[in-house]
Amino acid sequence: MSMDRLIENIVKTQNPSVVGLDPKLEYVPEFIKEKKFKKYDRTLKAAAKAILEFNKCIIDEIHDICPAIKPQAAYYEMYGYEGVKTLYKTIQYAKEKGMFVMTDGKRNDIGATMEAYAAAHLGLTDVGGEKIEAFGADALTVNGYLGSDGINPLLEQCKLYDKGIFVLVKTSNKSSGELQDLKIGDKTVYATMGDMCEKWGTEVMGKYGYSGVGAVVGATYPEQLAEMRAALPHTFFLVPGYGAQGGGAEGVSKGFDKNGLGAIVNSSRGVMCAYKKEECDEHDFAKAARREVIRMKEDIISYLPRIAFPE
Ligand SMILES: O=C(O)c1cc(=O)[nH]c(=O)n1[C@@H]1O[C@H](COP(=O)(O)O)[C@@H](O)[C@H]1O
Repeated sequence: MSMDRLIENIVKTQNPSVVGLDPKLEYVPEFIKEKKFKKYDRTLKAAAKAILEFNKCIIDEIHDICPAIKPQAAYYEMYGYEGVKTLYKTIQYAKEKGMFVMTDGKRNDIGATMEAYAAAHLGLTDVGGEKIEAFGADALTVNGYLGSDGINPLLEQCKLYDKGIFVLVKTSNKSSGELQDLKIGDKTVYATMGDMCEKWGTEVMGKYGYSGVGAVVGATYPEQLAEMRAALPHTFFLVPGYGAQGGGAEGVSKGFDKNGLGAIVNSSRGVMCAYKKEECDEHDFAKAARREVIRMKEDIISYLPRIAFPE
């Protein structure tokens, strides 16, 4: 089960965090951009090639200390088909290095269309009987607000190809409460969505007590993290919002279980732009990313009892 592979990577690296690769061109050091502009002019191709080099350098520096990456599709789509090619190559490169890859697509649609998303990102695409991997991530972020018929096609691919999904439950943004905190009877919308994740997850249980259906719960809402951890014992959390959005280590610790498992904390800008914050030589950007990954890991695990497989 895919969440088992993620947990094994977390225990191996003793690091419950994921690096978000959301690479706007402005985050890429000038020396890389200049090189690509010289070769390809100021084109989408140059941007996509610069981003690929940036990503690969970061992956080279962090793959031994970080269990996973989370490329957000929007930052690749922004550079057109060349950008989408870079997304594919980034996923493949990280997987070759043993990292778990969660594509952040926040996909959602009716069942028939979700079948297409599921084939694209998690399963295989049928080309005249030939089954081909299109993107090949280990997991995908999705929006469950269309209900079960939007999620079932993903579960099918999860079962067939050992993949996972992370469903939006309580998002990290400021206005998330406008809808998600409303009550249906005596239960909030986000808690109701959390219950649905537990239910969907029963079809894809893993060996460490967590299912292939995870939930996104923002680092900016520690109380809700604690509430959801208690309510959803089999649901693994993706926790974005640490660092750049103001979430801190003590707050995110509420999303973990007694073994220091059950959650993985994302930081994107914090790691990608660490060299800017440090004001170090831009040639040192990947080493600065590594330093930030180590700092973030130490920060988070200082609030956890341990990180170990359940006894
Ligand atoms: O699904 C997500 O990853 C996500 C959900 C959420 O509630 N909040 C959130 O920030 N994210 C994503 O997590 C990343 C956060 O980036 P930084 O704020 O730069 O660390 C971005 O890729 C967001 O799209």
